[in-house]
Amino acid sequence: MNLAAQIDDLSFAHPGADLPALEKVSLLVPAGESAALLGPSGAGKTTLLALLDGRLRGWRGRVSVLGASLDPDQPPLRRLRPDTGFVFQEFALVERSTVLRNVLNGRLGRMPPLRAFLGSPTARDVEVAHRALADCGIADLAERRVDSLSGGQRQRVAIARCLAQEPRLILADEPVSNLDPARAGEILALLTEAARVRGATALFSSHQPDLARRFAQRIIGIRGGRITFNVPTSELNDDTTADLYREVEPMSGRGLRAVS
Ligand SMILES: Nc1ncnc2c1ncn2[C@@H]1O[C@H](COP(=O)(O)OP(=O)(O)OP(=O)(O)O)[C@@H](O)[C@H]1O
Repeated sequence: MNLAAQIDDLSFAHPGADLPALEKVSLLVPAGESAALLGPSGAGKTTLLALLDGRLRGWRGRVSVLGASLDPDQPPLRRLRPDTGFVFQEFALVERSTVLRNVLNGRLGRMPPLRAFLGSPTARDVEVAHRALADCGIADLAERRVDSLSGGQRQRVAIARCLAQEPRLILADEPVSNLDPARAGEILALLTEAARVRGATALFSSHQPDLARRFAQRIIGIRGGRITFNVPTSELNDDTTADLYREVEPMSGRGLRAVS
């Protein structure tokens, strides 16, 4: 099987935290699929996505992304970084800049360092950025400033910036958390279809199991820092999903106890 990510016996605690955010995680993410990461608040979704994005140090275990091993003590090599794109929950856009400029920022990792420093895109960079805008349905917003946009429009800009990077793996942290159900469906359709057309893998976290099931081919459950299931969407049953969100109450010592 061609894999976008392979994780073996991964554990990680945030600096200063008492408990690990991820514990003995082993996970295979097939390439070319859209997969949703479901789990209650604090389960470890953001931490897992940040780790796959190469932003965390000091973990234990083995992690490989798009065939290259990550080093727990070093950021990924510059030449490999653009292959993984990230859509942040809070968008992380430059508010006072235009939509097109923001989307062109997605090209920076693909430019030679001097060109990136000067912020001087090639004709191809501009062409790729315009295609990403068109694919996200916001070609008409190219010259608008980001601080004049709605939440749904910003989310499209954030996805367009990620697509302009031409990533082979798209990681998205709760990409529809700020949107009403109709808009949320549109954005997930957009994200998963853009990944499919490009032959890329998408892994997105979500608090909305029904939407995730509509748009992801694979559902991964995480709870208390541990993977509880990783199945094709067609094999996921309602009890498994309900179990993931069973209430938990703190035990006197370490860990959490499920409440039936
Ligand atoms: N910077 C940090 N420092 C210390 N602990 C952290 C930090 N970030 C997250 N944690 C802890 O790590 C655990 C996992 O958090 P994480 O944000 O990955 O969960 P999540 O599943 O994304 O939650 P949510 O759905 O609420 O966004 C939680 O116990 C959280 O409190």
